[in-house]
Amino acid sequence: MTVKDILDAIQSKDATSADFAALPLPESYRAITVHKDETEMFAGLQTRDKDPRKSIHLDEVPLPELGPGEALVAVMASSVNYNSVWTSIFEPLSTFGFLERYGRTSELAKRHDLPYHIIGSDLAGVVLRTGPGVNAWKPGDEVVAHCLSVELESSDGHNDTMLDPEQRIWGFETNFGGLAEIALVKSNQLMPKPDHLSWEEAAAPGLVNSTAYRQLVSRNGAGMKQGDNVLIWGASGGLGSYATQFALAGGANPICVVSSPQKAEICRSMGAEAIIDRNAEGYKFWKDENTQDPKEWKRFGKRIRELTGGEDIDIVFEHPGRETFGASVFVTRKGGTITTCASTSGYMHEYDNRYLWMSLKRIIGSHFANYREAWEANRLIAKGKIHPTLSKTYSLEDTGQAAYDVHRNLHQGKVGVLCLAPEEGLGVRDEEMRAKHIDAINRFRNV
Ligand SMILES: C/C=C/C(=O)SCCNC(=O)CCNC(=O)[C@H](O)C(C)(C)COP(=O)(O)OP(=O)(O)OC[C@H]1O[C@@H](n2cnc3c(N)ncnc32)[C@H](O)[C@@H]1OP(=O)(O)O
Ligand SMILES: NC(=O)C1=CN([C@@H]2O[C@H](COP(=O)(O)OP(=O)(O)OC[C@H]3O[C@@H](n4cnc5c(N)ncnc54)[C@H](OP(=O)(O)O)[C@@H]3O)[C@@H](O)[C@H]2O)C=CC1
Repeated sequence: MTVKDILDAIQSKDATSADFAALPLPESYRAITVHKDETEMFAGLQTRDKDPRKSIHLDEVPLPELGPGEALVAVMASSVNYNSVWTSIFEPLSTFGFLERYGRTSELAKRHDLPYHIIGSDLAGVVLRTGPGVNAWKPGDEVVAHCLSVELESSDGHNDTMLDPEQRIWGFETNFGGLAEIALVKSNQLMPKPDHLSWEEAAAPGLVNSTAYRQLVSRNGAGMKQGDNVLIWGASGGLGSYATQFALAGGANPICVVSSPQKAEICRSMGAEAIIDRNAEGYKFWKDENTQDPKEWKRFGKRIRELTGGEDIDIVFEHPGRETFGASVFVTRKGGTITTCASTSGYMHEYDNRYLWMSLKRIIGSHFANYREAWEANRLIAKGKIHPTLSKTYSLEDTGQAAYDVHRNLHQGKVGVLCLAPEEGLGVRDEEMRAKHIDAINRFRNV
């Protein structure tokens, strides 16, 4: 039995759930990995010079054992997220530490602590097998997976699955991720695949769409409302391309920051009007490595006021971190919110706290999304209210190049990876709905 037989079953229109359940599973499959014995390979290099093409491998790996509450999924397509870039450059720390720590928690979790890490936190595919106790999904179901892995065993409880003490990001803090021909997930990560999208389009939004939804829309994040001025850094990037859509769809006013005329054009094509090209306008928030320049914060704020008719920012959608955080705090209006989920340019932030406390601003930390938020974000995709921002698709063999492009900021929106899918465009079930949204679905492809 090989993965080719699985693909034949997926592509056969007549295959039933019973047919999928009867398919013998292969003993091994191809997966994108990083290797534990290479974690020092970039020692001494600057972050920018660490090249994911050197650390990312395509290996034949054994099929993991299927445990209670879990599912094995044939992955048709996945996507590259920035967390896979972090894993591949072993920053801010090696993810093998996460696997080792997880492995200590239970007999079942020990499987994850291996000398290789199968990465990837998105997938669209077909359920192959479910473990004991799984009733909601069956072999043959077409699914996407969100990347929240929780144990829900903590007796003191919580009302937000992101607060679980054993909360992990699948494919980053656990093994057997989505950049592979087969993935192992907890079955409660699964959600229905949107019918009007191809495999690679369906796989692309997952992680970033859910994260942007919590960070910007959910009451656990900024709780955006109609009319809010929302400053969106990297507005055509992975997170930003969804934040921009949420702002527009929710009646807010996105102020999109980008770094090229091409990216500005993408934001315009999504419907944004207020756009700042940070390169063209030459903002330099740091005079040197240790000194910020408040004059530059003011110049940036003045430009925002020009674009908003004199108003300041209600919500900053932050993720670049050290380089921009001082400016983000400054330009926020009295009582406004800075919501942050990352620190791409450095995690030791510096800002002038007088502008925070005197103007009663709030900083909110946000991370991925709870089950409900991930579901709501996927539902908006399925209803055609929010669209994938896929710009380019790579083969599994070229995942290293895809991660390199994301690391070097050479990409737009999201980049996809074909895993089992032999070509792009497959898996669409609702052509009529697709036709209605085709321009929006293709928006990022045409740049
Ligand atoms: C969905 C996609 C998401 C993304 O893309 S996010 C971007 C990528 N992700 C990242 O960059 C984050 C990667 N993760 C990390 O960098 C680390 O993961 C953290 C910094 C978040 C945590 O660090 P750690 O070393 O894992 O654990 P500690 O919590 O710092 O624990 C160290 C020791 O400190 C103790 N400690 C923790 N809190 C307290 C406290 N409040 N008072 C006293 N001690 C504390 C602990 O117990 C422990 O101790 P003991 O070393 O002895 O075991
Ligand atoms: N906590 C969580 O749950 C999540 C965290 N993340 C993290 O968020 C970060 C961004 O992820 P994602 O959006 O997918 O990545 P992308 O690279 O797709 O997009 C980020 C965009 O941010 C802009 N940017 C990058 N560096 C800077 C800088 N120094 N100053 C200003 N703008 C900058 C760039 O846009 P431009 O050049 O046009 O300005 C870039 O395209 C990563 O660190 C990632 O790990 C991502 C998802 C979930």
